[in-house]
Amino acid sequence: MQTSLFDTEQAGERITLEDATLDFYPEFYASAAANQLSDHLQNATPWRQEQIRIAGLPRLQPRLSAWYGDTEAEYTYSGLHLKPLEWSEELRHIKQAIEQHTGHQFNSVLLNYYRDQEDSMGWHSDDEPELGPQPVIASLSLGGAREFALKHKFRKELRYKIALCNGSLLIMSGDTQSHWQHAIAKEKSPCQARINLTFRQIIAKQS
Ligand SMILES: O=C(O)CCC(=O)C(=O)O
Ligand SMILES: [Fe+2]
Repeated sequence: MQTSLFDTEQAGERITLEDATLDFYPEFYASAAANQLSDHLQNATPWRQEQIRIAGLPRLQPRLSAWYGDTEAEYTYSGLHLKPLEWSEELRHIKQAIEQHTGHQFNSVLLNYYRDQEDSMGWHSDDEPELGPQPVIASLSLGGAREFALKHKFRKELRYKIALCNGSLLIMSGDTQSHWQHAIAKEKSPCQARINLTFRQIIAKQS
């Protein structure tokens, strides 16, 4: 079989947490491929710093983002209504590789660009109604590693942290979104820029 820079590595581990299903593939893309994808996405993406509302007040998100997907994959969160950009060839390739690997289909992806240690994402669950009751979310990380923190919504003692390194893939499924929240905190010391891609399946609204 022909091997290429973008061949994916299937070795991974199931992370056992109560009320969550997490599968982690630390080297889904080898570092050379991950670096290439990261450079490409950093330059080719029409990054935006979105304004959202928190407790009714307007705030700029502490990171840049972009939303891609099939035309029907519209997404609403934190008062933002996102219409998808058209898939680029590279994003389509990544999507296909993840679909083949997981056996799940995705019709959209949220890209987040953490420029430095000051960029972050607050506690949340990806539990919007358009994702359905037990969404499968595939999270690919490129560039500098950042810590991904999880906390149980109802049992304060249950917490978990995992470093999402360059080229790694984390699949969240089952009850993860209904029972846990996750976040990327600011870091105290400088860290490399990071791009995260969360592939999702939006269920189109019935009209
Ligand atoms: O950057 C990450 O690893 C987390 C992204 C995330 O939680 C999201 O896009 O909903
Ligand atoms: Fe999330």
